[in-house]
Amino acid sequence: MTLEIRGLNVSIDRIPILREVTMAVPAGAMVGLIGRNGAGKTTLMRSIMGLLAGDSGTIRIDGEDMTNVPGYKRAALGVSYMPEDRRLIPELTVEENILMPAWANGIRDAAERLDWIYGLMPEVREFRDRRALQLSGGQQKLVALARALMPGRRLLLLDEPFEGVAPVLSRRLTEVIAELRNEGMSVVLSESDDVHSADLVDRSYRIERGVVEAA
Ligand SMILES: Nc1ncnc2c1ncn2[C@@H]1O[C@H](COP(=O)(O)OP(=O)(O)OP(=O)(O)O)[C@@H](O)[C@H]1O
Repeated sequence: MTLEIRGLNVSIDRIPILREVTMAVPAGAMVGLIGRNGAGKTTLMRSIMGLLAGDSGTIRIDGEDMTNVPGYKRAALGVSYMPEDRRLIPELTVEENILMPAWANGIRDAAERLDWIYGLMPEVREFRDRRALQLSGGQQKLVALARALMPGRRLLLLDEPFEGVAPVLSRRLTEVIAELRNEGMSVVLSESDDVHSADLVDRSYRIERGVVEAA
């Protein structure tokens, strides 16, 4: 899946946050989005997901203009977002959390998809019956990634996946994300610096005060 953003301007409460953002994600590519806290990474990902409307500019997915297409329709196309805060439902089990987007989006082959996800992350299968609140922060990140992979078959937006993750688990997370490339998925991955993403990405962009430049 390709993603093409041109001249995107996004404001929140009339304050301009993203300015003339232009970037491209070729099919099957892994693209880094590097910027400090508050630079606009989350705002850009939410805009790509259709959770925030832009003032002007276009967002094309597979060449089709998605600028005014609502978020749930983008999700149905296989676009998915892993928020920085994990937002798991603490009382539900790991497996129930992963299946949430399948229920919400009426995904029919959820069982096969779940198997594929467990194949990618066998450790998640191991703790699938535990409640989310019983997991460590790093394990929760893995589950959040697993959940994003349920609807996200074609384009995956990972918002600071390594943030606050201990070294051992971040190495594991790196392996899993690298695996996604073999699956032909297009991925946008944000980080505050390029410590973890440097070895993963095909290209990267820097974002500073809402302005994006190719790095
Ligand atoms: N709901 C909101 N209301 C007002 N301002 C907001 C809102 N959301 C984001 N902003 C502002 O937009 C700018 C970009 O925020 P954003 O969360 O996109 O940055 P970020 O690069 O993802 O950083 P972080 O890693 O801290 O989340 C910041 O200046 C922030 O204060």
